[in-house]
Amino acid sequence: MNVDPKCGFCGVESTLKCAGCQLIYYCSPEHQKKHWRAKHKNECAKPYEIVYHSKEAKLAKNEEIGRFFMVTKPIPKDTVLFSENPLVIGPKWNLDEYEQRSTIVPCVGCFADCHLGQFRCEHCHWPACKPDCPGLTNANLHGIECGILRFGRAPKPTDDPETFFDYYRYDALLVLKCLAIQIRSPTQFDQMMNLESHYEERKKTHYYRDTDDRVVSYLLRNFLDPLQKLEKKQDKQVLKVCDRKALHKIAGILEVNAMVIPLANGREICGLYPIGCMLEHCCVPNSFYTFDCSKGMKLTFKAGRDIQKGEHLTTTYTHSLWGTQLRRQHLKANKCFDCKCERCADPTELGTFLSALRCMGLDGEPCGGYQLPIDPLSETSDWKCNRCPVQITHDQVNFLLSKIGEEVDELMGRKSSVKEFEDLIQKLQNFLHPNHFHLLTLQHSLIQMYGHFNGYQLQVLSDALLQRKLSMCRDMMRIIDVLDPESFRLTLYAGSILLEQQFALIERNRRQQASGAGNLENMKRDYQEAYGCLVRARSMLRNEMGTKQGKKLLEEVESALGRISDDHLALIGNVGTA
Ligand SMILES: C[S@@+](CC[C@H](N)C(=O)[O-])C[C@H]1O[C@@H](n2cnc3c(N)ncnc32)[C@H](O)[C@@H]1O
Repeated sequence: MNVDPKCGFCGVESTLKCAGCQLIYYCSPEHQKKHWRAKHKNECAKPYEIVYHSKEAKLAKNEEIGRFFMVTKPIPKDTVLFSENPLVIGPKWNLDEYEQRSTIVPCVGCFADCHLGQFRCEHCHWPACKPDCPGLTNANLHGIECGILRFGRAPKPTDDPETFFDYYRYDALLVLKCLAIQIRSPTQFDQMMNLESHYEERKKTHYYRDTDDRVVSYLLRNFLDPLQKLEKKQDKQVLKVCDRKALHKIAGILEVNAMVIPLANGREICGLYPIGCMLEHCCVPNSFYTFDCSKGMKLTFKAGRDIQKGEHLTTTYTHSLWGTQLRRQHLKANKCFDCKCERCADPTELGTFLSALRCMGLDGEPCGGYQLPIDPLSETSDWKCNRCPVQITHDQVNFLLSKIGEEVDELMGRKSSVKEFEDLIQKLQNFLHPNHFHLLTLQHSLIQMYGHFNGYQLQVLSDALLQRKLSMCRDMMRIIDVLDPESFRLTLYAGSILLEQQFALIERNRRQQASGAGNLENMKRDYQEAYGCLVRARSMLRNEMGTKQGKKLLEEVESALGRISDDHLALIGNVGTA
């Protein structure tokens, strides 16, 4: 895109940009102010607009998409699209069974870890990190729901811990907070209730039945029925909307729209962002977001690449490194739509072969080709080889993948040895394309074991294993470069690969130097590559959301950069300084 880097007011070369449209440059804040008053306030418009497909249009055209953002003028990469504060934040609402029975829970005031049965809010008796946590009295945090939670009969600290798990259902808290928004602001409540819930579709699923028991009935029985009884007695109404259907609708709204916010303490919470949730899903999105935990969980969306007029703004609702079948199933089950994006529609997933299976050939003699879905947009498509005439059924593919998935999960779910990882990778390579996502999962663990595990420390790793570590890192980065080129979805994943790639390169060079057999050109190339890995990892991690793992990884990357000594920098010559 051609943007003139000259001050919009006086015409001199400038570097400051208008934060709104990111299109006009300024030499100084004074000239920006003057230009704003004289001209720019009328032309500085958002480079996108919301488009709404009405319910009727949706039905007529069988369109699932609803509202979305259409780009109205070219947007350069890294442009801030918008920032917004959450309508509501709270503990993750879709907890698994293990999380439902954890004795370490988030403080209702500030989400810090606390122990069930230790400190409590003095009014509602829900767990807190300390009795005077400031969040307990903050109207935007615990203040929202505390008045309603007081209607419950909390267990005593000395009661059987089992009663704690049943009473303190953290997965119901966010639904209650959403319901309570109507007390603070009926307008915001209407805005929230206007978000997509897929209520009718959800009603037919087990999610609805599970929510009915675990969240809706629980909230009514413990807090809302007693509140309504009192309301009747006193002829007052605090909650105008408080029925079973509204609670289910809110649960649907959270499932479809809530965003997961990673906190610096390692915990994840959820938030509802009315503008942010309007972005459409795509498996190779053009935008990315970060949260600022120091500023009330403010969300900022940025353009991940140059975006052209006519494109939709997109983000990803699912996992970038899952295969198409898995991503589409996840989106269908949780967000009630069939993704038909460019990646989903391509059997090779943009040439990565992330879901491809090895073809076993005609008489059990592998032909060297790969099995790919005939129609990746059909849930029941059969698969065919890209080299020979062999086809396999959808059921056969599912059977194989579920068995492999179980084996991978079992290995990943316990403390497994390097040998066990190596063996499973070797076994699965007989069935899967080398880039298959199940193999990537195992290899991502293995590259972190080679060089760090007992008996496999970098200095004692055989040359062959060192080379294997390096090859796996490079192969994985090649896939990430296609599926998430700026690594804004896979930041930690890619950051850790780049760090390991650099370890392998530096160690290889150390060995070559020590043996005196190294070729200077090759060594120079290795250092350049290692240095490039670290610089890239540092820049992506600086954009990360400040999570515990992100911070730790960034520290490791910075210290590795520090270790690339002056000698090394001299060797790599023209790369420049950090
Ligand atoms: C977070 S909301 C996005 C806002 C929504 N379009 C609306 O009008 O409220 C997610 C929902 O939007 C629709 N959606 C988003 N991306 C889509 C896509 N790529 N294809 C079809 N529907 C999509 C689905 O109904 C999905 O459940």
